[in-house]
Amino acid sequence: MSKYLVVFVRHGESEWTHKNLFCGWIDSGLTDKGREDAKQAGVALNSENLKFDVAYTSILQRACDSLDIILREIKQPELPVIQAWELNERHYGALTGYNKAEMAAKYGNEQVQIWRRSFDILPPQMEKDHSYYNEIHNNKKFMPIRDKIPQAESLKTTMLRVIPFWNSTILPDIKDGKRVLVVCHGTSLRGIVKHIDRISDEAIVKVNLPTGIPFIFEFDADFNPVVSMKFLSSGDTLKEAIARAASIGEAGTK
Ligand SMILES: O=C(O)[C@H](O)COP(=O)(O)O
Repeated sequence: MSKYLVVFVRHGESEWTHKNLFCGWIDSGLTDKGREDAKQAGVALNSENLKFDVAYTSILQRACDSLDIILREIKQPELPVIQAWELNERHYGALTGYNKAEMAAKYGNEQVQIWRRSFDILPPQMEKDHSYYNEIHNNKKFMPIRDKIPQAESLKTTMLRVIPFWNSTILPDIKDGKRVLVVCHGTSLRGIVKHIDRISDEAIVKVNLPTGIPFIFEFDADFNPVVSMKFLSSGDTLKEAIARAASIGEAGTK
């Protein structure tokens, strides 16, 4: 029987996702579609009458803004919110700012999918002369964690910051019986899902999380998952959203 519940949402479409650029730690805002994605996530939560005691998000704008929109839609704008850098998107290293389809044309689809989805292969590192180095390193939000800004992250190294935060901070809230909402990013969420469901390093390669569609985990008293990744959407809408998240997209837009 279910005793605990947590709901996850990947933020809505960002400006950089729309342009099909590797984004990572660039603090891209939401597009109009991204704001609508977040609103629809709230509508889906309302349809299940889900209310929360606390919400977690990253320190990146696209996740914080998605959470704000969701909280307004579910009429909980005053909900306590914890913003944590540990929930940030993976740092995409030297790939940051490059168009995914153009990189696929140059290096091949297979190589780009290895960079995007492999468990432990790091993208090339972002060095100081990279055109987006200063934008990331001068972002005031990152000042308190300046010495922790990575040069590149794989899913494996992203999990080295996400999972300790999950275990030390989010999980105790869930175990206290709080209803927890987590709004963050494709890779930080894939890390949490991999951890909870003990998905193998090989199988996680195929897991793609759609933007703006809430998904639920329920746990029994011993904290074994009894409901895993139950999406609040179904059929073609869900399939299309997952296919979009998996796709390398086209040069220009995704
Ligand atoms: O950082 C990014 O570019 C996106 O948030 C995730 O992109 P991906 O699906 O290519 O990992």
